[in-house]
Amino acid sequence: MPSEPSAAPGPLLRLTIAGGAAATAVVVTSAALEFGRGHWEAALVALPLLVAAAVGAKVAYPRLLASTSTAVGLMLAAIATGGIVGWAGDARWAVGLHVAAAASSLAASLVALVVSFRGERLPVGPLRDYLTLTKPRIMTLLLLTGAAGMFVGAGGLPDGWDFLAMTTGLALACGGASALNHVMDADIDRLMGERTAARPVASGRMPAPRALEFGLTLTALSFVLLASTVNVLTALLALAGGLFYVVVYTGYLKRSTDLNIVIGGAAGAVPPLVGFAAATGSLTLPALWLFLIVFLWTPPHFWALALMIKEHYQAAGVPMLPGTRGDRETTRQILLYSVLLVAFTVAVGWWLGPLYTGAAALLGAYFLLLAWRLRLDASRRRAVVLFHYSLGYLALLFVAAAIDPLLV
Ligand code: HEM
Ligand SMILES: CC(C)=CCC/C(C)=C/CC/C(C)=C/COP(=O)(O)OP(=O)(O)O
Repeated sequence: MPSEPSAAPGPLLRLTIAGGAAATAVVVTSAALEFGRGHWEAALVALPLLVAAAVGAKVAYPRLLASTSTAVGLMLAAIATGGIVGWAGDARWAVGLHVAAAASSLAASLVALVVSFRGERLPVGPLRDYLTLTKPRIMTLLLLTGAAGMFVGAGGLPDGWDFLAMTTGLALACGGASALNHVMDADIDRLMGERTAARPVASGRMPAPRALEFGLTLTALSFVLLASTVNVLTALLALAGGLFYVVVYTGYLKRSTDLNIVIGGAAGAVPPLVGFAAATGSLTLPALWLFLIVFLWTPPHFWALALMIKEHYQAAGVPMLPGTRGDRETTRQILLYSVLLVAFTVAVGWWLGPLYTGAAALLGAYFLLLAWRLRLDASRRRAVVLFHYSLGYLALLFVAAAIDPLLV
């Protein structure tokens, strides 16, 4: 992370620390009054904000590391001793430890807030670049699959407020993860041609710490919003999807194996689980089917594109199938995954309904035709057609799954 040791955190990280300190103050004052529901909810708000600040400090602002990590450690201690309070039947010693931990966490977070105002200010960067960091076009399809997951979970129209909260929380999680991906991939994005070299961090327009703070803040806000207004399972799933994309796919798989997108594709398949859990508070078979549909769809979706920009990945030393195994093998694998995808989507029609099954068969037949044509002739034109069709295919298939319970 190219950060000057003397640089000050940006306004977003400062706000995150201030939010964490404010929520910790609520934890402490509500403890002084009574141990009610608001007390635990405030802790659920404080913890993700403090963790985001500590991660930001670890990566970019060493000066903030001691205070933020102390605040996190003490908040965890307060949560653990809170459990002991319940177990020990409100014994005075346990209550004392619990309150002391929460109050010390508040003190540490206030110290962090003061320290966050010290140092040289880096530029903030244009607003449009922040939007670019969230990969908005990809996010649209991720949100659509999440929304469909919620309709399937609800067996029809979900509650309007829950739907709004779920889509906002999921958008924050996807946008935050994508921003962190921009930070971690800046070195290779610079080498991969126009599509990626002009990105805010890769091009040098935006200082990496600004994008890091943005990604961490969105991720923490997503957890806070989903946990406090939807349910904790939904918040954990969105967090897990984002972490998998950032830590496992971006941080490790992408640069180390040509199975990167097969395994990493699991991250992009999490949104339907988020939507389903938001509607039901649990995960059952239909949620797993939706997850697996996106999982099987990802390889043909991405490899069709990778065939067109193979040289870009090779220039950056990123092992993608067309570069490591050649175009012939890639088209073979695309066809193989397409057959699996279409067979699977039709097979799960038993759970997802007749309208959905009809759509899966019709849309799938054309998917297979395009994959077969690409197999016969691995031309750029045929790869472009399959790539674009893959986007419309997934969108329509998930719309069909969402409206099936409404119409049939
Ligand atoms: C590991 C999994 C995936 C990889 C490696 C991947 C890769 C890519 C790449 C490199 C692009 C071109 C983006 C650009 O123009 O800059 C793209 C486009 C796109 N992807 Fe994926 N993708 C994956 C999974 C997904 C998932 C799960 C979704 C949504 C459900 C998705 C939705 C889209 C959309 C909507 C576009 C078109 C964006 C545009 O028009 O610019 N992708 N994908
Ligand atoms: C629930 C939740 C938050 C899940 C995370 C979902 C998520 C952000 C998936 C992203 C999939 C994607 C854009 C891959 C692009 O790969 P790449 O980054 O290699 O593409 P690039 O070459 O364009 O950088």
